[in-house]
Amino acid sequence: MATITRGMCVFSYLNMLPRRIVNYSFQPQHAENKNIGKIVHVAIVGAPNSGKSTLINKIIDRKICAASNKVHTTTKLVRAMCYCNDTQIVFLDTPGVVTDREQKKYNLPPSMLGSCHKSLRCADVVGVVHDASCKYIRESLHKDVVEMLNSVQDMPSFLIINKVDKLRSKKQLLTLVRNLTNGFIAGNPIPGPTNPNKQERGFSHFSDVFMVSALNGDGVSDIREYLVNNAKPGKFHYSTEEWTDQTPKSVIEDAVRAKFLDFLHQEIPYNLKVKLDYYEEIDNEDKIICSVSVECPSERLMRLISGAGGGRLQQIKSSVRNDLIDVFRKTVILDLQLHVKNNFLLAS
Ligand SMILES: Nc1nc2c(ncn2[C@@H]2O[C@H](COP(=O)(O)OP(=O)(O)OP(=O)(O)O)[C@@H](O)[C@H]2O)c(=O)[nH]1
Repeated sequence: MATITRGMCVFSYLNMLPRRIVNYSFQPQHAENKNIGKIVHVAIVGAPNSGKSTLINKIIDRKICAASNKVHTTTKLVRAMCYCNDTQIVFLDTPGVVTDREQKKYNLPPSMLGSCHKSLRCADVVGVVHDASCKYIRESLHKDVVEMLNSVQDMPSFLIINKVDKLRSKKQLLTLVRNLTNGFIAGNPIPGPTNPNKQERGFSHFSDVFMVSALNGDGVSDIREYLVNNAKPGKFHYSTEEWTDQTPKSVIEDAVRAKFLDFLHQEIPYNLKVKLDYYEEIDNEDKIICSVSVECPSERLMRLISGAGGGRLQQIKSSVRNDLIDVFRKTVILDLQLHVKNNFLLAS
């Protein structure tokens, strides 16, 4: 196995190393290793950018689910697990609800459309994340989310009002809760004045409501506790060493894609193709070496993305590396290259 030294040219070490992916650290263990305790599967659904992935990452204390400041960072169903004493919580992170028009506009995979419904079929309970920070959308639940909840009315559901750190006045939260629950929680009317003429804007069958900031962690432990209390006795579906059902390839590619979404404007990052070219775990050194290439639609865009003197690409690379260290809890050596299809190469 070739090692990489700091000054080594990126092209030479890529040529030296075998182009394959080895030693998946997240692969399922044998069934006999699985513990018996309590287990709960939780589908996390909501509008795009409401903070679903950020919330899951905060609860499990690992950046397994890719998150960014742009909509549609999550493009497929991803499982992320955590363990609280004898309980395994399996989160199903879903893409934000997406219309046919958005799918075309952002060049999104068609599989996204069915992911939320698929997650509901695998879940014991559903958590709806709602963004309280945007005044244009905060007063009602997304209509597709309500439709989805109505299709699984027998499944316990809870509401998570997120981004409360962005609210100037917390007084509006009670009105918000009333609107989003149609004035009912766990079958009980919320005390206080009601407006009988008010149009229904939410879902009447939530069993609980949480007000949180997924970003800074406020209120997040209450959700974890609620889920532990709702878990049922059963065999763990994953071993306690597993944090996700994704392969390292998928985790790394999604982390890179999310970072390009964070750093680049408008629709530019949605048109990039991210590919893991090389991955290797060196167990005795607790180290991961990986190389990722990003295909740009044109040379002009490639230079724009790279930034003056490659500065932006360096920033992206360093930020991805920090996220991957958080995911794998190992030293990460990352190479990140931009290229135009069958053409030019820019290395960070
Ligand atoms: N201020 C604040 N920002 C938050 C909070 N939670 C999430 N965010 C930010 O909201 C943005 C979207 O977060 P994501 O976790 O990617 O949202 P998502 O719902 O998974 O997004 P999609 O992939 O589009 O479905 C990111 O920039 C987060 O940092 C919060 O509690 N407070």
